[in-house]
Amino acid sequence: MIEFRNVSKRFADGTLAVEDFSLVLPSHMTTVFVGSSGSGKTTLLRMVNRMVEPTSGQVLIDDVDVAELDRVKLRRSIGYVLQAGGLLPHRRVVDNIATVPILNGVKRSKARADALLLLDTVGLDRELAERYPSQLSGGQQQRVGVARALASDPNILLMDEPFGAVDPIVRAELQVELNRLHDELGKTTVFVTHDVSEAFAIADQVVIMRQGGRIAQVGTPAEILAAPADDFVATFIGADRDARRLHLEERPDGATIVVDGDGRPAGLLVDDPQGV
Ligand SMILES: Nc1ncnc2c1ncn2[C@@H]1O[C@H](COP(=O)(O)OP(=O)(O)OP(=O)(O)O)[C@@H](O)[C@H]1O
Repeated sequence: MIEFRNVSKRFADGTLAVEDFSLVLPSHMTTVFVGSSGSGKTTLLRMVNRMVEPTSGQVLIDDVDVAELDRVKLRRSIGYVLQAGGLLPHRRVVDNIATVPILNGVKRSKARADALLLLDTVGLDRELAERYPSQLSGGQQQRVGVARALASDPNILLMDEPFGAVDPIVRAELQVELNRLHDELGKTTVFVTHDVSEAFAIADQVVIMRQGGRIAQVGTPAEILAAPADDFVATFIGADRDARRLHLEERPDGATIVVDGDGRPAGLLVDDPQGV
């Protein structure tokens, strides 16, 4: 469980990025922060692994204040996936994935063997192991980024707009894949996105953010869609996709899909992964 307790962040130039933010992110769940640019999503995410230190308040992991933990060990114990993949361009895929385990003291041969297994886990062909990142597609690079984040078997996975740079079709595939991985591995996941339909497709808990790191609404996708807290939320979830209102529809196989105002599916709510 991750807990933000009355957290504020004022940067050195005076910008108040987050103000008195409190929230519990339950273990083994995916919590998605969604909101417009500058609403403090990345700042909050980076407080979990102490890449940003709060000005006041606490961030706790399983009731331990992260401020009391060794920063380097903490960072290596938490998976982190960035928009650009964050891969090291001069290292082969297999070495990118094996880097953190080797830093953590795992033998090189074992770390490389584990890296191949992780390629399987994220649905990539092992033949890609010897390539360099630039020799992969954007979607493949993101999968390697996820494999690398999983390499130290972290309990927590932080994902900052991880699918922002890939085209919509690949992005939808990666969302489905992430749901599968989540069902399989049960990591406590914190995910940042601008995209409401992406948030609804992958979240157990959605946090809609206003400017200044303030919460507009927290709830399951179904709760938020059924009862937006106010006009801001209603506009945000409707206006984000060309004013096409999102709503839920039950499919014949029992799964629930998010559908836009033109009747096009915008995402999937997965209760029963076998049913997908
Ligand atoms: N190092 C910094 N120094 C000063 N201000 C900062 C710094 N980092 C972020 N900010 C400011 O804090 C606010 C929140 O930024 P943050 O990156 O958390 O927002 P975000 O919701 O993740 O935005 P985006 O979706 O554009 O990534 C913004 O006003 C931003 O300009």
